[in-house]
Amino acid sequence: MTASVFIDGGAGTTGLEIAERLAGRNDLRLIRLDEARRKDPAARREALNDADAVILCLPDAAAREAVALIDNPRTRVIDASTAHRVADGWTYGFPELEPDAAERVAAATRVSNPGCYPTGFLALVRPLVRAGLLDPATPLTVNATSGYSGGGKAMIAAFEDAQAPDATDTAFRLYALGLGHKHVSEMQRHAGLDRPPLFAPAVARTYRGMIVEVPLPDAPPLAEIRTALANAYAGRPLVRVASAEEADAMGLVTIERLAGTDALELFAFGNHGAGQARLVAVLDNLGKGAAGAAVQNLNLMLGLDELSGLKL
Ligand SMILES: NC(=O)C1=CN([C@@H]2O[C@H](COP(=O)(O)OP(=O)(O)OC[C@H]3O[C@@H](n4cnc5c(N)ncnc54)[C@H](OP(=O)(O)O)[C@@H]3O)[C@@H](O)[C@H]2O)C=CC1
Ligand SMILES: CC(=O)N[C@@H](CCC(=O)OP(=O)(O)O)C(=O)O
Repeated sequence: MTASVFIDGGAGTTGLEIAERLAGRNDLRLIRLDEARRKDPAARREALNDADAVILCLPDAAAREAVALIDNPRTRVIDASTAHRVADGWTYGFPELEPDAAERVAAATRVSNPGCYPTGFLALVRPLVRAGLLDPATPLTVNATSGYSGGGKAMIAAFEDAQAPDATDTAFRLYALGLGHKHVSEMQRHAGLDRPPLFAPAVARTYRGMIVEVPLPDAPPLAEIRTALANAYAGRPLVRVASAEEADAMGLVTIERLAGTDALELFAFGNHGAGQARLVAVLDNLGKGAAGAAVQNLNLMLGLDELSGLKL
């Protein structure tokens, strides 16, 4: 039987990216609302309850409202917003993060898609905590840069439209200077850390792409970090861990490296013997950071090929 899927918020940045990945698939049928009805609660209620699976690509408050509109036990939900990432009763939708995570996603009815920055941070840090290489009490810093599509339609307009209310011509800017970014609790919880990491995000004048860096001034041996990461993601095609030879030979990492893909690349850089390391994750904020992850979770939940529609 062909499963029906409704994307609530389908006219937004993430929603359109998901629809693009689902286009042409004959194992799924998309339920669509026209422009006049896409924000109408009655029309949304009907679509949310008709669908076998819904993907919420909405601001947090609207995502909570959408969940409340579902009044049948059958519809399965993937929420791309921040609303449910540390909420009881929700499964964290990062199939590669723990050995049993893909099975848990496949069995869940409520799945919360990870944030784009947490995807990079957790992919680097969680295997090291699990392997005992990183003490959960270690104070960590996360330096990260996103393409401006990470801020959705409003930020895209700010960077592309000189007439937009908050138009900017900057090349690069820091934000979340009060250290209260909404992704911090998610990073701490799913990495298994005793204290919140210090998160220092930035936006660059490029549409899509992301670099997440965790510097370790007092690091375990580089070889042990690389082995722990390689072991954690063995057999997981969307997450690639650079070999020692590849990482040691690299002189630059660019934000565009994985733009337009749904993959995630992990590097441990450092100076052998210095006792320091730079852990680096590269992804597309709209790929493995949002739409790619949502489609991967959808595939798992519907028992379909996990990689269907995804761009490696
Ligand atoms: N952009 C990214 O890289 C990432 C985004 N996310 C998350 O995904 C979610 C969507 O983000 P993004 O696509 O960037 O945001 P956008 O602002 O681009 O899109 C949001 C869409 O939701 C629509 N919307 C708002 N309120 C309602 C409502 N009550 N009913 C129906 N539709 C509504 C908006 O309508 P209108 O078009 O009229 O404004 C818009 O089309 C957010 O929670 C975001 O945090 C997660 C990871 C990465
Ligand atoms: C560049 C930019 O502004 N990015 C957004 C995060 C985008 C994202 O990942 O949204 P979620 O919170 O749903 O994960 C921000 O920092 O708020």
